[in-house]
Amino acid sequence: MTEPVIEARGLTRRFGTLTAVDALDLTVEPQTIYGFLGPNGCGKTTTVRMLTGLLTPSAGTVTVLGHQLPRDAELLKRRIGYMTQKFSLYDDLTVAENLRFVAHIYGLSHRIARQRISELLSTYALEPMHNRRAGRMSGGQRQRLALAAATIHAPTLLFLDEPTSAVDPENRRDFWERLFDLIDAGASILVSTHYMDEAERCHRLAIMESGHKRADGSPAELMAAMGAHVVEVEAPDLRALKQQLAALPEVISAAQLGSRLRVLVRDRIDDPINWLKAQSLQPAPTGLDLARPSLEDVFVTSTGKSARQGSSLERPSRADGDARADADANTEAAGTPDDTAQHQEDHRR
Ligand SMILES: Nc1ncnc2c1ncn2[C@@H]1O[C@H](COP(=O)(O)OP(=O)(O)OP(=O)(O)O)[C@@H](O)[C@H]1O
Repeated sequence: MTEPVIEARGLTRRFGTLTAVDALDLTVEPQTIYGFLGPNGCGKTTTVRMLTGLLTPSAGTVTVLGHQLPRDAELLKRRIGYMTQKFSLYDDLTVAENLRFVAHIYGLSHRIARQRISELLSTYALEPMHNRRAGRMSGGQRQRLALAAATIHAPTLLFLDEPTSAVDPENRRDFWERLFDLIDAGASILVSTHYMDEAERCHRLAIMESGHKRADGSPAELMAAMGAHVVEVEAPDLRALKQQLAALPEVISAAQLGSRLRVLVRDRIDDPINWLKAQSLQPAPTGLDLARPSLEDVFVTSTGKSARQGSSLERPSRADGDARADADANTEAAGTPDDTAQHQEDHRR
């Protein structure tokens, strides 16, 4: 069996009294994209910095590409690529100059550097602008240049920290196509994000909250093991209905989506439609339909109050619900953590 490219056990980082990452277990298999999903401050960057050897853990063990960290951090550096949250190239240098500079840092010979730069300019559609200063490029172009730079030394493992926070959905989609090209070519990728649509594209993902891993699995597994039914409710006065629903202990969240409420009902209720009908809601719903879970629903059920009441999502999940989740491959309408924060806020009200 092939060894995991990343294996972390009990990975912990404290900053004074704050535990930014708490006893994290993580396994990333080769040629997969592993997502790290969570809101600002949940510990994504701290984890990535420990996994790249840039930050020493307070506790725990980490092996990356067979190198034990932090001991072998220097050896690891040339085998990984790291694209940080901020655009880390030089605005005053041209596209080609930036790539030459990075090639030099990685110690590539002139011949290899020339060859790689020419390949990367073509792969990332940067040829027509190779003489343009990076500071004058669009968000999507800069992102492509940053990816080209992070892969100039053909790393086996790539770390991407919120790589598309500054690009529009079309460029984000294009960027992800390129990530799958890298996977096809043999690379493995760990990507941190707070976008649900990005997380849904990952082979496997962890949902993080306040330094803790709340869930781990493929998007389909997580959706199948969610522990809640999703019911879409139509009614004349959704705001009034929402408050009544949120007060029921069996309701995890009720969030308005246009002219419907998306209601998460704990799966200890066998028949959520009839159960909702029996709640004497005012006004009475005019429509009640079961819906497929989305990753955002998983996020809501595995974080916040719901998680503290016990989530099953950290355990390997059943395969029997895969069909239910697999059928929902459309990620374009997925929300952001701002939306999920709204979900949770909705629930508290
Ligand atoms: N060097 C540091 N010194 C003190 N506290 C830190 C340091 N680095 C991170 N933290 C704290 O650790 C917590 C986790 O931060 P981290 O940057 O890992 O989160 P994140 O999930 O990457 O957030 P974001 O999406 O905003 O980048 C935060 O509370 C942050 O303030």
